[in-house]
Amino acid sequence: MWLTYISFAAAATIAASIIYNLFLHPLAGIPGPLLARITPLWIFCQCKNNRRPNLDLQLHQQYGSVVRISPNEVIFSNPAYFKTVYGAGSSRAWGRSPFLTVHNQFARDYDRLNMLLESDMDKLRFQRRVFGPVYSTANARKHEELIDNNDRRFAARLQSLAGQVMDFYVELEYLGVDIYCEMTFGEAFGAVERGDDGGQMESMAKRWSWIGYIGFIPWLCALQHELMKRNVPFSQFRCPFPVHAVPTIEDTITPCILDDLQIVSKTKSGVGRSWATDMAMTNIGAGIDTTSWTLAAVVATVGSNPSAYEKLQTELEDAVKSGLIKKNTPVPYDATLSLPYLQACVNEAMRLYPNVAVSLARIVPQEGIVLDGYYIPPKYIVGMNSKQLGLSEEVFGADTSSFIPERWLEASKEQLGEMESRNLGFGGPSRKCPGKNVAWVAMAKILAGLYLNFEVEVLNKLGGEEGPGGRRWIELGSFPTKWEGMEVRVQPR
Ligand code: HEM
Repeated sequence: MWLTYISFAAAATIAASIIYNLFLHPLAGIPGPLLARITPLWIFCQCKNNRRPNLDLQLHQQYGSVVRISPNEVIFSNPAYFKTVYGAGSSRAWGRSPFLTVHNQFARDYDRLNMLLESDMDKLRFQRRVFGPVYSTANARKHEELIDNNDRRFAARLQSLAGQVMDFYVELEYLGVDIYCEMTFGEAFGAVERGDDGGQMESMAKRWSWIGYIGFIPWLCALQHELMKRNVPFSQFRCPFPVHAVPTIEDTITPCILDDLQIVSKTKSGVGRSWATDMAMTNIGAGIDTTSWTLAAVVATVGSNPSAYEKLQTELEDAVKSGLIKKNTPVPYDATLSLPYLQACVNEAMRLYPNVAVSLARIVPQEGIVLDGYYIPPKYIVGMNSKQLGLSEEVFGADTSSFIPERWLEASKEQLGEMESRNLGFGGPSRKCPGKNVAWVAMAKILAGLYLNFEVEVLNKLGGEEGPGGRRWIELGSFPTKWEGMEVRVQPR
């Protein structure tokens, strides 16, 4: 009998929630897939099945510029609202959605730091201010030698694999692991030399994938965190470089970013006890995937555009002739600043293939917002997908679905300013990625060395047939995007 009452009550609650979400909810008038308007389980399942990378683009094509992807969340595609939601100074009003902040297990512990997930804006601003200089271009250049070591190891590995078909994304992940490990802790992990990262990237991918869907149901995530505290193994994530192995300033042999972070900790008042090591772990968690992917995006786009490939090589050959750079020698970062076509290729690849190709979701502040005629009240979630923004002709000019590095070189000063400021590749101005400079220094050096010393041939097409190595190149992901099966062959030049 009780079971019947309970079943009836449950059915009535579900029916009432469906009716409310479809007809009475403040976002009821916004188009979107039927199930998405009823329950967050729809977007949860899309992401759980790794379908996020192109989902938002398809939804905008089908439903228009404002789409309801979950009962309380919409995505928008009109860049006119970019400055309001992401502009400099908007971070205090437009908080990050619980999709990310719910993962912050350190939220109530001042001594711990997780900048990516932080929702306390005063703490975030202080963290960013004190550690900002460590992540400046000048400081990254101070550690250039650590990138050079990896450039040499990578070149040696490519020499040894010359003529063979490689899953190049995997090779770039090994490289990412070593670069960030050496820059952060002063010692490479050894993934490039071994051709094996001991499953670290796979485990990190699982963790990111989990974050990318569980965050849509924050209470479920909070419950998981509670249970994980009691050692219930809900995710298979293993910290790639266990914190107990993090060296202290006294025992690091090579000066590295951890030393810089420790110096800040010891010299600035107000810095939490574990901030330096927590920030060092952020280099690993937030830097490897994103940088490896962006390197792969450049190789993919340049490799499928013969004219861009030729121009890039001509630029590098001219730089050799003028004495700016030397073959088989790591390219100094300063020299990459005189390689405008290379820099344009990175910008253009990031426009078409940003790694974080999801809506960067924000909570609507007190005043609400009107998006293309739809009023979104306070506390609901809105966001824009950087891949969608990259297609905006208003911001990036004509033919945005094609890879045209020249758009970054031929734009007027004013247009270039717009392209750089209305851009989500490294996040919006209000919460810009602090690792951008470090990542850029590493990427520019690695790419210059790669195209200077090797012919790089991309052998299959994303979403197309199997390559000669028998792999299909597919794209998947729920938060950072991943590629599998990108086949490349290199030959020394
Ligand atoms: C090519 C490499 C990278 C890409 C494409 C990238 C991309 C991004 C993006 C899109 C965001 C904005 C997320 C949002 O607003 O919701 C972001 C934020 C962030 N990134 Fe990166 N990132 C890269 C490298 C790094 C590195 C090396 C670090 C190491 C410190 C890092 C740490 C962070 C942190 C802590 C945030 C949060 C900042 C805040 O909320 O104030 N990233 N990144």
